[in-house]
Amino acid sequence: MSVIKTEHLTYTYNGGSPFEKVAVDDVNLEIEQGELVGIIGHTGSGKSTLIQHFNGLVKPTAGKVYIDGRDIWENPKDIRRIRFQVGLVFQYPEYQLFEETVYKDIAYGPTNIGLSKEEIDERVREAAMFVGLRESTLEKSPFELSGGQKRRVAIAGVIAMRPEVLILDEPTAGLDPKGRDKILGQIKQYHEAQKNTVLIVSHSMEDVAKYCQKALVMNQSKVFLYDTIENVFSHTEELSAMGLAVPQVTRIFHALGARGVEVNPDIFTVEAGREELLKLLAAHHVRKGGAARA
Ligand SMILES: Nc1ncnc2c1ncn2[C@@H]1O[C@H](COP(=O)(O)OP(=O)(O)OP(=O)(O)O)[C@@H](O)[C@H]1O
Repeated sequence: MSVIKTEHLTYTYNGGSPFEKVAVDDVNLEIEQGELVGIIGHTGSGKSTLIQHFNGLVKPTAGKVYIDGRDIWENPKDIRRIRFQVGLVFQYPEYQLFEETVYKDIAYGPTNIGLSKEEIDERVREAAMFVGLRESTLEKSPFELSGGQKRRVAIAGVIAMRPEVLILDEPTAGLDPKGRDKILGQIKQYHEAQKNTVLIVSHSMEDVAKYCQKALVMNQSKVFLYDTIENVFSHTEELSAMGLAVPQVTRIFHALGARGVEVNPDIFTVEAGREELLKLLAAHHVRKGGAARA
């Protein structure tokens, strides 16, 4: 059974006014439990509005959202439960840190739902571990930390609620490449350890290719594609037309294929590209060696 399902999901901002804007338009989607999905699309394509429906933060103008098969708006009293089940990390979540210590910030949610001290402690340490924060960081003030560390504290605060689905809205925005890789690497490890569903909104096709199993492409408020990375990136031209360039390495391998070089054109990461080139060189070497012996 799919963990997230939508039927004709539609959301309109400022309906009935001159500023009316359909931000999510008739979206029908099924996301299976345990997937790691990258959500991509140019600015204003509806990514943030879409994901805010998955934990009931936004109520559809029309259509349905199901979590674990249940229509989340059937009984509005259930919405509180849905917010725990589906954890949402906003853009720049570090602006919401406010406690004196990192420990207290991560403990904020678990404390609010009335868990025991021991349970809170276990969750704080587990969440800190998932985002790669050292024990010694827990007693620091969040304001002493680097931008990347602060962001990881904020993400840990959501992980500490042990959500069944974790959704992150551009978790790497504004970070340098090192900070970006660290965060995405930790999220991937968390996903592998917990085997739960993780959705990451991203502007980077490279990052989605490197870290995710599937990609959901939004275009003009609609889902253009939801498929494996391989299948999504095979639509190179359509993606380029909507301003979404497939990773450079993929373009190089497609161009090599088009020039008759026998390579796998479905290469999405630099690491896979390196492997493929080494294979090509080895094959070339064997052919040359064979020819010399003959
Ligand atoms: N509060 C709002 N009031 C009116 N229109 C809004 C509001 N929030 C978003 N929109 C509009 O809805 C559309 C979708 O916005 P949304 O933020 O969901 O897109 P996005 O793909 O997440 O964009 P970005 O990549 O810039 O975060 C855009 O045209 C946006 O201008």
